[in-house]
Amino acid sequence: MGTPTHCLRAITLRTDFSFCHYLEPKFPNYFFKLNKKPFSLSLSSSLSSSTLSFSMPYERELAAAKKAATLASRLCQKVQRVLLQSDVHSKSDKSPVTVADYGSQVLVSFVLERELPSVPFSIVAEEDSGDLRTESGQDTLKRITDLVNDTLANDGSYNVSPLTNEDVLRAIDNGKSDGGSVGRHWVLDPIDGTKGFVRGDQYAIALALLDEGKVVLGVLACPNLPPTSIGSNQLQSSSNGVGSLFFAKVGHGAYTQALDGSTQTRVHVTDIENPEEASFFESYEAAHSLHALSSSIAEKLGVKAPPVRIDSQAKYGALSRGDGAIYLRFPHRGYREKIWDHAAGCIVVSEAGGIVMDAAGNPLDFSKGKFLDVVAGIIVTNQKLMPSLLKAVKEALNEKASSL
Ligand SMILES: Nc1ncnc2c1ncn2[C@@H]1O[C@H](COP(=O)(O)O)[C@@H](O)[C@H]1OP(=O)(O)O
Ligand SMILES: [Mg+2]
Ligand SMILES: [Mg+2]
Ligand SMILES: [Mg+2]
Repeated sequence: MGTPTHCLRAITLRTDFSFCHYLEPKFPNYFFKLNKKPFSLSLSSSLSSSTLSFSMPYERELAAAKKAATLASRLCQKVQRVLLQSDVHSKSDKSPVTVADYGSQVLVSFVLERELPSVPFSIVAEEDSGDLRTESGQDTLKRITDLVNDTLANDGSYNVSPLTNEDVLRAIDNGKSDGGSVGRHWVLDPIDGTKGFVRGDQYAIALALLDEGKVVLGVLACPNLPPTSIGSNQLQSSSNGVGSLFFAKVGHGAYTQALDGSTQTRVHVTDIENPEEASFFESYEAAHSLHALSSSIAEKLGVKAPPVRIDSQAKYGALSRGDGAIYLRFPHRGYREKIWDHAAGCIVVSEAGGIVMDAAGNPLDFSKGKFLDVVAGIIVTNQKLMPSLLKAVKEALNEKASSL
């Protein structure tokens, strides 16, 4: 509920109340600016009660997203524990995708729909149900359905009858939205870093919300990232299996807590100014990012420490709490970045005081559909290091171009 200032403002707003009532079925939430911070005004569904209630924007959405990502990580942790080579299922693009990818997408879609029933629902997600609708996909589909039902039963928060195969296919296909600059769209990578997942290393469940093309909240569940700093060069999977959850809401900072639900703490990117003291993250997979280009940039900057190679958006999470200072990602020619690979990580790092840009210094634009068109690559660091990082990137790219 609101503070006295909120209440005063509420009285002022009552003059417009009949107008709001008129609009209510179409627009259940209204957004205003109070002391320069946006807040939402929710109207009760009963027109006769004339009740106004206040909530900080995106609070319910953030709670739902945390719940969804946490439940999905339980499913992924279970699969990773018993992962056999036979769980890897070949998609037409030949990238490995597991029962856990689909299961995670189903759970996130299920939880968001249940937790936020009254709002229009749109998700831009990585997986689709095509392969699972074929004859040869039926075994996999049954395993996904069983896995999702097991996870829901163990959690016990939802008193629903077990999902059918059809429910599962429908939940996966909720993710078919195109996103864009109008309205709200969830953005989901059900397992980011599939290769790390299959190897038993780092991966993330990455969920963000776009509102009018801007990322307004993000949650990164990193089941194998220890809740304490990994420091440079000492990356190990979480030994106790707890993992880390990172989350951020626009204008409200970034936070972390252990995936088992311990107290949350605010995170900040490192305040290192001297590049010699900086360490940098990059993809574990050389096929995902040009390691030689990153090395050349690091050398120009004077970075002394060798790169810390981690799969997935766990890199954004680790950077947001100061485990490293720079993240460099330069995909091979022809690869187009997708919004689900960066939306959650981008808001977590930005709210922790960092900056995420493309190699030309442009902010990332998530409003153009599922693709993220960037110049050359993505660079992430703190405010102080960004100017020298951009300069080093520019020089390294010029050298690379002239050597071709
Ligand atoms: N050829 C590729 N180049 C760059 N990134 C890729 C490529 N293929 C898949 N990816 C995606 O890039 C991310 C991997 O980043 P990282 O190297 O940092 O782990 C993942 O989201 C992965 O998708 P997926 O979500 O299917 O794992
Ligand atoms: Mg991904
Ligand atoms: Mg993925
Ligand atoms: Mg994939």
